[in-house]
Amino acid sequence: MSFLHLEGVTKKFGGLTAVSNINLTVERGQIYSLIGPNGAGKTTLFNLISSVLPVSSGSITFDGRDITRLPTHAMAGLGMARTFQNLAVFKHETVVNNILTGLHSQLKTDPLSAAVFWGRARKEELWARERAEEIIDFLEIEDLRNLPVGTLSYGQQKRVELGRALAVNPRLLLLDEMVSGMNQEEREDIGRFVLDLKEELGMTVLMVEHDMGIVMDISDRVCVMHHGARIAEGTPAEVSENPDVIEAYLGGGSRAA
Ligand SMILES: Nc1ncnc2c1ncn2[C@@H]1O[C@H](COP(=O)(O)OP(=O)(O)OP(=O)(O)O)[C@@H](O)[C@H]1O
Repeated sequence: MSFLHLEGVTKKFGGLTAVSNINLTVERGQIYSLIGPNGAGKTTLFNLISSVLPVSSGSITFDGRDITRLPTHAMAGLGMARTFQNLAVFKHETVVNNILTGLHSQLKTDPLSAAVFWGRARKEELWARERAEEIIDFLEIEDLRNLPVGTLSYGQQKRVELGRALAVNPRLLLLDEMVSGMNQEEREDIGRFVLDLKEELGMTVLMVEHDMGIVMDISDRVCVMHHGARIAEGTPAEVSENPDVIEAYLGGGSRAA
């Protein structure tokens, strides 16, 4: 059974079809990239998968469950987390507090019962702090843990955002243009972390990415979109040699190299 499967997924905004009849299958443990020129429909497709937007038609299944019409807040409970094109961090809070906030959605004890069953609340808090430290170690941001996120470089802030997404211990991680705005070293670091997520933690990663170096280096499979439609799918080597893909990029004036 496929881990994530999209069947005929379509999204219309009035007269514009932003995503047109997309079929896509991501297997467990894969790094899967969605690429395509600007305006191809990649972010819209991401928003459909994570229920930020409702589909116009088609279906989405995740780990055997139909998630087509589930509300956004149900996604973390199912084991899905995502990052956004714009930074989703609390700039005045420290690194550790940002990651702890991501973790609190997983805790069972609400503030009222925490007052009554303080033993359980305390155990949960200790667990959350331990988990936050594991994530901080994994992302190699130990030195930054007590700094307000707003004082960090853009690349470091993106790493914290990734930490917040990892806090819910996702089985499927959606990364939306993680490396845009980063320098080469920061890009390579993120590429390495994503590969480690797959290889060390067995996580499945679906990413929208314009950086072809990263896409080609770490993806197991790539889906290419153009004008809302899927024009190619395959290994990085297969899609990069596909004449329709070459034409879409050369004719489309994309950001991709
Ligand atoms: N909320 C919306 N209302 C109307 N049109 C929208 C909306 N969101 C996206 N679109 C349109 O849908 C099309 C696909 O946009 P989308 O942002 O999904 O493309 P993309 O491939 O992610 O582009 P980019 O690489 O530039 O981020 C575009 O023509 C865009 O203008």
